[in-house]
Amino acid sequence: MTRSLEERLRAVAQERYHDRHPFNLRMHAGELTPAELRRWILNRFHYQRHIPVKDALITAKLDTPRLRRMWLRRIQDHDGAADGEGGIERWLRLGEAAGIGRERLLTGAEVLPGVRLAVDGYVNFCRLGTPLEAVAASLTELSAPGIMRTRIEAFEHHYPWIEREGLRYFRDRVGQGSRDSAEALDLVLTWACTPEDEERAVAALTFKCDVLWSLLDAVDHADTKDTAGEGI
Ligand SMILES: O=C(O)c1cc(C(=O)O)c2c(n1)C(=O)C(=O)c1cc(C(=O)O)[nH]c1-2
Repeated sequence: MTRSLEERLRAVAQERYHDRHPFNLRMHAGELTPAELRRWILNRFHYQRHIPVKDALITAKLDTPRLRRMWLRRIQDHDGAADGEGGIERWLRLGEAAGIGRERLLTGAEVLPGVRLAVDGYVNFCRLGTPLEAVAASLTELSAPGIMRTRIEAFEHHYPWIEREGLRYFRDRVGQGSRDSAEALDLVLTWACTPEDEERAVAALTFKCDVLWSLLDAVDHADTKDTAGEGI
C-alpha cells in the first residue's frame, strides 16, 4: 500500500531529524564540555536570527491576508513586539546564562563557515522556492517539541552551571513549535495536489533535515579553542 503524504512527511521528520546527530546525542547524555556547549549556543544563534528573515521571505509569497497574518505571527515570536521581547532576545539570555556576553553573539564574528553555509542554504531555499517547498521545509518542527523537552531535561540534569532562567527559550518553543508545525502541515497537505507536488514537499523537508544536520556537523568538528578564556 502506498503511504499518504502525511505519513511520508512524518517519517522524514522523524528518521532524518537532528536529534539523532552525534553532537545532540552527546548533549543529551551530558557529555559536552562547557566549551562545546557554548560553541553550540553561539553558532545556533546564527540560525535563530535568520529564522524571521526566511519567514519574511515566505510571507511575501503568500497571497491572502489570513495566510500572511499566520506567518507574521512567526516573525513576531522571534522578534517580539518590542525591544527586550521575543525568541531572539531569549536566545541572547540563554547565552548570558551560559556565560557568553550578548555582544559576542551579536557580532557573529565567531560563527563557523559551515554554519554560515547551512543557514544561507536554508534562507536561499525559502527565497527561491515555491510557497509549498518553503512551508514544507519548516516541517522539521514536527519533531522540534520533542527535542526541546529532551534538551530542557538534559540541561537541568547535566549542565547545572547554566542558570535555569536561560532555558525560557526552549520552554516557549514547545507550544510554538506544535502550533507552527500543525498549521504548516495543514497547508502542505492542502497545496500538494499532484504526485510531483508531493515529491517536491518531501524533497524540501529532506533538504531541511540536511541543513540542521550539516549545522551540527560543523559545530561538532570545530576545534575547541578557549577564545579569550571564555570557553569557545
Ligand atoms: O533547537 C532545535 O532543535 C530547533 C529545531 C528547529 C527545526 O526543527 O527546524 C527549529 C528550532 N529549533 C527553533 O528554535 C525555531 O525557532 C525554528 C523555526 C524553524 C523553521 O524552520 O521555521 N525551525 C525551528
